[in-house]
Amino acid sequence: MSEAVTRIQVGGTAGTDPYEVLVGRQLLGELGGLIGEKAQRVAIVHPEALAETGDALRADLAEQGYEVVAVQVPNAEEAKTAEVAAYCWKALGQSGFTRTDVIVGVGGGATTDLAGFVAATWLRGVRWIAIPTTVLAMVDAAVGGKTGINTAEGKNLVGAFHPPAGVLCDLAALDSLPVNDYVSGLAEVIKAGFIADPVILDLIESDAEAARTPAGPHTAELIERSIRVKADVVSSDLKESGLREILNYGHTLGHAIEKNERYKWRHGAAVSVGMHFAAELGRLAGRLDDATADRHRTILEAVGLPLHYRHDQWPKLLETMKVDKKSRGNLLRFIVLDGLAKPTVLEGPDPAVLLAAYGEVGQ
Ligand SMILES: NC(=O)c1ccc[n+]([C@@H]2O[C@H](COP(=O)([O-])OP(=O)(O)OC[C@H]3O[C@@H](n4cnc5c(N)ncnc54)[C@H](O)[C@@H]3O)[C@@H](O)[C@H]2O)c1
Ligand SMILES: O=C(O)C(=O)C[C@@H](O)[C@H](O)[C@H](O)COP(=O)(O)O
Ligand SMILES: [Zn+2]
Repeated sequence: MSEAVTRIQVGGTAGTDPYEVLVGRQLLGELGGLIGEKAQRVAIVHPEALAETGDALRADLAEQGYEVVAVQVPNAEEAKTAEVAAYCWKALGQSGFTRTDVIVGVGGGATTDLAGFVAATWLRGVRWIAIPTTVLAMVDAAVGGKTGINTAEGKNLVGAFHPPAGVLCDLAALDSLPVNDYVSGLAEVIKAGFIADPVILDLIESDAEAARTPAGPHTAELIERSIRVKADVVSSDLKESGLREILNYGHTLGHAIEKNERYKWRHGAAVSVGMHFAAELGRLAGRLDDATADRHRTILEAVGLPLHYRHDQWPKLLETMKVDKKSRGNLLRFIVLDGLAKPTVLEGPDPAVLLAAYGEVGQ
């Protein structure tokens, strides 16, 4: 695929407003149009790591005549807390932020989740725009309108569905991303490959080492394909009444690991272990063929993602998984594969099968 700007539409069905995800370079010229003429104030929410980007955006928007409120938040998961959300609300309140004003979230998935949540809750919902700067945020977090924060009890337990007005994925942002964060984002790319678009897996396997950097030959195509998978799903099921659950592949155990690590692990790394677990669960439940299950190990390992977690933590992880958002009452529910690109729900698996699947993951 070329480096020209690609536009992917999301929503516009079932009463939802459509918006576009743009993928390319030098996209900031698009921001003014997305903010619109009604806004007087723009709040830029960005992490510490992107202080310079925040400053540059502030100067640019101020030059365009907006009153700019810059809200710097902590890096990574430390931003997804009630305290940081309250700090953002205070900044908005002190600036006189009204319903016609606009929030811009610039950063990784943690920042866009927080910025979207602040937008969903301020005055019961204001317009927001996402400028994702990690692979993970481009292909997943910034698209689809799931916004939220963590609590000590679990991942993303507080949140709202509040889609952005637009998403600008400037591939140049990826050049400054540490390799571990780049690779962590590949977990969601690989997820999209297993649940819906196996070409993604072929492209990564063709040169897994190159896939670990933005200079790889397939970067733009991998990102665009993954966005299309997400866009297709959320366009038909914004509020997760059914189909959208497939995007949770690998997340039931992944989120439990994140909580167990007090949110110090990167989301993508935890989801990688979670997908390994889901593959073994699918295999042991008699759903998934050996070749596809084994492919999880080889591809995740080839890009440098983890497959294993502490074996002695199973009882705690199981307790946490019981309050996963997909659970219904006491019924544990997992996304597994019936085959490549055939995601399905496995309800109430036999505890012995669960334990055996974890036996492949625990170390
Ligand atoms: N809402 C959703 O649908 C959805 C989907 C997937 C993941 N998520 C959430 O996304 C979060 C993970 O996002 P992530 O993997 O992007 O991690 P992240 O947001 O924690 O970012 C990782 C680190 O990279 C820094 N950073 C961001 N962009 C940078 C850049 N261009 N150059 C240098 N440093 C940069 C960040 O400040 C942070 O320190 C999790 O909280 C996860 O729950 C949400
Ligand atoms: O968009 C979705 O739906 C997803 O499940 C995508 C996941 O990658 C993402 O991590 C999401 O935030 C998880 O949602 P949650 O509802 O399980 O918290
Ligand atoms: Zn995820």
